[in-house]
Amino acid sequence: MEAFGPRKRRRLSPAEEAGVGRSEASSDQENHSEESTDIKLAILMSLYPNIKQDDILDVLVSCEGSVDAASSLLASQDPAENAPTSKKRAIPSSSFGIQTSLSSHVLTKGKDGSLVSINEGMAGRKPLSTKKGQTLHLYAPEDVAAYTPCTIIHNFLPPEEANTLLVELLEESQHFSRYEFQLFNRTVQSPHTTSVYVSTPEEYKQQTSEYTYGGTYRSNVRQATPQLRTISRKVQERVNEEIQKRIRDVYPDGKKLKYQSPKQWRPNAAFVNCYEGPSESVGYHSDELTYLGPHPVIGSLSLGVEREFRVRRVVARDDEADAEETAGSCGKSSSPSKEKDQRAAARADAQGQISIHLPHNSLLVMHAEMQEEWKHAITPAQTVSPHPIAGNRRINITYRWYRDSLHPRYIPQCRCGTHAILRCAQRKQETRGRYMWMCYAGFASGKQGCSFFQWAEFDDDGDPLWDRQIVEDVAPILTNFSASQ
Ligand SMILES: O=C(O)CCC(=O)C(=O)O
Ligand SMILES: [Fe+2]
Repeated sequence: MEAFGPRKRRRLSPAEEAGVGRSEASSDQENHSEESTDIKLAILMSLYPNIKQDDILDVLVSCEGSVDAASSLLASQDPAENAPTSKKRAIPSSSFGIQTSLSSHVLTKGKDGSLVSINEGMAGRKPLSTKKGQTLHLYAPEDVAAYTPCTIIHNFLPPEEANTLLVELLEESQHFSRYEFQLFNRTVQSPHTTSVYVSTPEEYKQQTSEYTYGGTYRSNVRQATPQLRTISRKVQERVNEEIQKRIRDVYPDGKKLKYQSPKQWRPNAAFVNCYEGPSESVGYHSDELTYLGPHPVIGSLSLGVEREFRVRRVVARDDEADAEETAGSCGKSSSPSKEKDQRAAARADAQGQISIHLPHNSLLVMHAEMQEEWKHAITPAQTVSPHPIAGNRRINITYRWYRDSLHPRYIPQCRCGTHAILRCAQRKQETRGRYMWMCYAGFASGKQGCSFFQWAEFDDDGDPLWDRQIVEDVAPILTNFSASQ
């Protein structure tokens, strides 16, 4: 595999002119640079065949996904690069340690009233001590709830029901495909297979011609199977219970978050993913908000082989205090770009990452604070323990609630012919937490972007405040899975 060269300088986009910055806008969503962790990993593995995959991944994460920075660090570790004069230099264990589960504490309020790091502690609780470059492995549901924006329910379905669903979806997975996305001017394929499920044939049509994913229309859409729908009722009930628990026990003043919907969560679309073998994965990303709206909740059911779900907080770019403190964890040169890389590495590294183990028949609820403030990934594993039904495959279903008010026909059109997509600014202090509509076509395979940009406005319940009047009854809406049974 070829190595990638440095990216070319390009003209400022309207987003950058608005003070958001393209890297902010583009690095935080699925299908683009974050989801290319696997590609980057593959590149680095081809460059450093003597270094273990896990170690390369850790370096890449500690370098915040920068192939250049990771490569310079790895070069200094590679026995081949240093031979014959130097001995193999192992990657320092202090940088890539493993921590085990700790006792709990919960989310708290920041100075401005917003949610801040759940690991900044509540009275009487110990702060979470994930360290730079380290992975904290969590197994116990109370630890997952305390340290991450998720809750996990083990043995969610009666065993027979979970197995029936697994068998049905393994059969379905023959029809799954890899989606394509654009990375550094080349088209790459997702490192796992997938399909979208909706309730009715009409919705199938809409999904392939109106809804987009990663800036392009989905070709792989299927109608929900009977078992997928039956189970969605249980997922719906449990997710709604967990949302209420989270609001009551964790959120400031026991109130829902600003922009979170106060309505019942009613899933009407599901993404089903299949990961075959240990190396299939999905890179660090936040889920696209376009149809889910701000602060969405996602119910994620895992079946078959157990895999690790990793999460890490998005650290503001201008959190320089943190960065300065920990700079030097990656790269050595003092050239301006290396310094930038060092700071980026320090930021990504500042709090380490958390690994949640997802066994067969576990339901993970990604709560409302997840997509805007955290990123998640299924990282490649060295080995998997075979599952009696699934062999080396893992099936994952993410149940999603596409909001009626965010039907494609309402969404601002960009000049490329499709509609814009919704993103949340994550990194710059001045714009952090603001939503924006922007063109995604530039990141979709074979398309050039038009650089459309517009700030997105929502009411406190996360319904969009459109400039123009919406005629409610002309838009067909997706049917809730339970309602369609
Ligand atoms: O497989 C998983 O558990 C996560 C999948 C995911 O993040 C996604 O489909 O967006
Ligand atoms: Fe995701």
